[in-house]
Amino acid sequence: MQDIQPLKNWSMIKDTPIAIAGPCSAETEEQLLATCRQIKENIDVSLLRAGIWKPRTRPGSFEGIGEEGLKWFKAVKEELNMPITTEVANAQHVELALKYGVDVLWIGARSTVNPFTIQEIADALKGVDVPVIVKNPINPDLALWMGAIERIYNSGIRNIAALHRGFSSHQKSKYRNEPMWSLAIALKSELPNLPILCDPSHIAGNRDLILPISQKAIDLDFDGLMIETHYDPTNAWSDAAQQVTPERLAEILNTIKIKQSSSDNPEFVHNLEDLRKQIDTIDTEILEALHHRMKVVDKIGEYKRDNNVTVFQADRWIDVFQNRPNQAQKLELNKTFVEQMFKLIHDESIRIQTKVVNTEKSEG
Ligand SMILES: C=C(O[C@@H]1C=C(C(=O)O)C=C[C@H]1O)C(=O)O
Repeated sequence: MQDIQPLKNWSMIKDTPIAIAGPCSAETEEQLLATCRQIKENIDVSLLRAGIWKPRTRPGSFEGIGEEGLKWFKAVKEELNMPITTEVANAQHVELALKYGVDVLWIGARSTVNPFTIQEIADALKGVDVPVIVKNPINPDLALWMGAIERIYNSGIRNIAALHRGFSSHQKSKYRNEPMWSLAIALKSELPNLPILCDPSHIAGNRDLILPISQKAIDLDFDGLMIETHYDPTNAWSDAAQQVTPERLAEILNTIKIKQSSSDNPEFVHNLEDLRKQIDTIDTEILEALHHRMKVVDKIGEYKRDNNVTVFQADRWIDVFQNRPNQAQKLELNKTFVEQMFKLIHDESIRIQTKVVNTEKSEG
C-alpha cells in the first residue's frame, strides 16, 4: 500500500496538521448552519463534519436525521465554500452522500469491526474517487483496523486516512474510550505512509480532556484532529458532554503547540545522533544482562528438574515482584512500567524452565 497518498495530495487540503470540526449530529437546519458558520468565523478548519446516520447502542435515542440532513449539509457547503464529511455505514449511505456532494467519507468504529459491512462499503466505492477515513474498530484489534483499510484500498481508493478514536475497555477510566496509543503507533509502524488523525472527542467523552489528548496526538506526529463542535453543546441531541463551542474549538486549536516531524538544524541532528548512539550501547547492555539472567534461570530449571521441584515458586516470585518496583522507584523509574516488565521476564523464566524440566537429563 505504498501508494496511499499523503493528506496534502487530497484536493481540499492546504496544510497539515488538519482540523475537522462540526457537530456530532446534524439536528436541525438552523443548528447545522449556525454551528458551521460560527466555526468558520472563529477558526480555519479543513473540513466540516456532521453525522447524518448515527449508530446508537440501544434503540430509542436520536438515530440521525437521514437524507434530509444531507440537503442542509450541501447548502452549508455551498454557502461557506467549505468541504464536508460524514459517516457512511452501508452502500446506500455511500450513494446518498456522493449524490449530495459529500467530499470525504468516514467509516465509524462500529462498522470497522465488521468485514461484511466494510466490504459492502468498499464495493460501493469501486470506480469512485473520494477520500475515505477509517476509524479504529471498537475493540483493540490492529488486524481488524488494517483489514478495513486494505478493503478500501482494494476498491481502488488511494486517499485513505486512519482515525484513532480510542477503544472500548472494561476497566474504569477517566476516558470514554481508552486511547491505547500503542495501537496507533503500531499502525503507523506497519503503514508509515498512511495519514493518521485523532478524534479526541470520542477518546475523552468530556470537553475538559480534549486539549491534552489533542496535544498528545500532535506530539505523536498525528496528521490532524477531528473535534466535535456544536453551537450549544449542552443541549446537543447526541454526545452533549464531549462537544465544544466554536469559540472553545478555536482556543484549543490555538493553544496546541504544533511540532515538526524532524528538524534540519545541524546541531539538533548531531546531538540526536550522539544520544541515539548512547541508547544503542545501553540497549546492548540490557540485552546482555537479560541473556545472563536467563542463563541463571535455565540453571535453576535444571536443579528443579533433578530435585523434582515445581517451576513456579510463589514466595520467591512475590519477593521479586515487590522488591524490583521498589528498587526502581529509588532510581526514579515508573513503578507500573517496571512491574509490567518483570511480569514479562517472569513469564519467560517459566517458559524456559518448563522446557528444561520436561527435557531428559543429558548423560555425561
Ligand atoms: C528463577 C526461578 O523460577 C521462577 C522464576 C522467577 C524469576 O524469574 O525471578 C522467580 C520464581 C519462580 O517462579 C526461581 O525459582 O528462583
